[in-house]
Amino acid sequence: MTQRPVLEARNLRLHFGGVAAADDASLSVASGQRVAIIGPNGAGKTTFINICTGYLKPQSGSVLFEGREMTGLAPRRIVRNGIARSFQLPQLFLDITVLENLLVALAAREGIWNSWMPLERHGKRDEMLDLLDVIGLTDAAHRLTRELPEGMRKLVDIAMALALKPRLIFMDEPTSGVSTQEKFTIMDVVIRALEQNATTAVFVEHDMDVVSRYADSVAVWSGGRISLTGTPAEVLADPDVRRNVVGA
Ligand SMILES: Nc1ncnc2c1ncn2[C@@H]1O[C@H](COP(=O)(O)OP(=O)(O)OP(=O)(O)O)[C@@H](O)[C@H]1O
Repeated sequence: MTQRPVLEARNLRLHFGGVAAADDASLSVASGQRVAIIGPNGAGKTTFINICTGYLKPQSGSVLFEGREMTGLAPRRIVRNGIARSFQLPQLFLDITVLENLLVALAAREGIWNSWMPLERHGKRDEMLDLLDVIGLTDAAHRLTRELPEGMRKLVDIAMALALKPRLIFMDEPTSGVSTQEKFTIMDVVIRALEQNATTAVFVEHDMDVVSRYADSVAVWSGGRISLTGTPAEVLADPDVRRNVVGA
């Protein structure tokens, strides 16, 4: 029996004036897969994530998660359904600690909007400290987020998404803005966390070494839609991809 995909994005369309940010974009993702989205600047990669996570509404098309319709739902409702995301530019509260950022994320998951303090008192703190341990940020737990270097902020942003216990996570350029060595460090701990919870992942990535090392499959974006899919080896051997994406 064929397993139903976790994510089915079908024929998504979103034009901004004459710009086709999504133009009949479709993608299916199987459970447990790690799918990399690659493509030149402006191809529509972030738009795709924004549509799937409720930050943008498509003009047509649909997003199904585990067979349920997500199209047009508000971001917080999509989170409650089991989809989380991280951002190209980390969306963190800089003047509180790393642990407190995670508690804020958790407050969102639990629907406690007025304060994260009750979570401190209800054992959630230990849950978040465990998560920080998995992603190697134990020593940073009580540091002010503002003081952290960019690579660690990226990890905190991803940890905030993981705190929501998603079954599917979208990560928009999880390794941008950091050194090559740091990229591997970030991805090693992220993949470990994903594997612990059997979380399916879709991530936008510009570094082809990261794609080759961590993706099960690759979707190439071009002009608001997918132009090619395959394994990293297949896709990165394609002459168009070598010319327009790798060499761009
Ligand atoms: N809210 C918006 N209003 C107008 N145009 C937009 C909006 N969001 C995206 N676009 C345009 O849609 C196109 C796709 O943008 P998008 O950010 O999805 O591309 P991308 O592949 O993620 O690019 P990059 O790799 O540079 O992040 C671009 O031409 C962009 O300028």
